[in-house]
Amino acid sequence: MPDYISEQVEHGIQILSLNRPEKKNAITVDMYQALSDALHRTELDDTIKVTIITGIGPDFSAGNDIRDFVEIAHVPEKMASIMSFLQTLTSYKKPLIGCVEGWAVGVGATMMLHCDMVFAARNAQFVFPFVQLGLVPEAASSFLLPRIVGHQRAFEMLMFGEPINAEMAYQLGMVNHLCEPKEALNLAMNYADRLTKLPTEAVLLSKDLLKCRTIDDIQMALMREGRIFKDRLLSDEAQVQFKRFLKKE
Ligand SMILES: CC(C)(COP(=O)(O)OP(=O)(O)OC[C@H]1O[C@@H](n2cnc3c(N)ncnc32)[C@H](O)[C@@H]1OP(=O)(O)O)[C@@H](O)C(=O)NCCC(=O)NCCSC(=O)/C=C1/CC=CC=CO1
Repeated sequence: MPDYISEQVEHGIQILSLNRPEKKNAITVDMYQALSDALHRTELDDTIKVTIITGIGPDFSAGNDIRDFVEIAHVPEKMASIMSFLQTLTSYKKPLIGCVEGWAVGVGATMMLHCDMVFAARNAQFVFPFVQLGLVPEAASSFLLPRIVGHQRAFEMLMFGEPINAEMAYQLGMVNHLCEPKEALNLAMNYADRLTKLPTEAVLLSKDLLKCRTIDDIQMALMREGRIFKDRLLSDEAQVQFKRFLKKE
């Protein structure tokens, strides 16, 4: 596993950590691949009951690596790796817990919409900056976000890309519980531990029952967004924004 993703397993709990704090845990294609591989292995490992996704350092993730975006636009296989990770996330059978401190931007925020429980520190900020970047929503967020927060709130979040603070995210139902900074992983571990002590098959069947009515819609949204997103990466609107970020204008 590349250094930028670290994996620990403790008492039936897998902790997958984005580990690139010097770049705010921005996610590269290799990191998506490592996450996919880890989740696939866990699906086959009966000793692991719950997965936590978190970030090392003060932030969860600044989303997709913007330098990578410039390259992905010209290399279709790279986009395929991202899509493959998102498919894996969508169809993951075991309980998945998201744990957010600081920034959760782009896919760092939309990944949370796939989690079964989300814990956030009071300093967490969720941002969906797709339109501002000349892009469109991804990770089935065009379907999941309005289901969680309602169409009007989702529209505002997706159009303006303004940070949603932890308290607001909690009130809107995007987060289960809030905690003090640096405490999110402890809180997530506490709930993960409680999940490992529940009857395993009942947990898995219950998650499946909760998800089975929407899985087709989620997959369809993912594919539809993916097709448009790929074209948007090459658009002048997006290229200008990527260059602006990379030049720190
Ligand atoms: C608001 C920020 C998250 C944090 O701001 P700040 O605290 O001032 O920190 P910075 O100085 O900006 O960042 C520190 C270093 O990290 C580098 N960095 C930050 N974000 C990224 C990134 N996304 N890609 C690459 N590098 C990044 C930054 O350049 C600094 O490096 P140096 O110290 O070497 O200069 C702020 O950082 C910010 O706004 N970041 C960009 C957020 C963003 O727009 N992300 C993309 C979201 S879109 C997305 O995720 C979409 C998809 C699409 C489809 C499918 C799946 C995936 O994702």
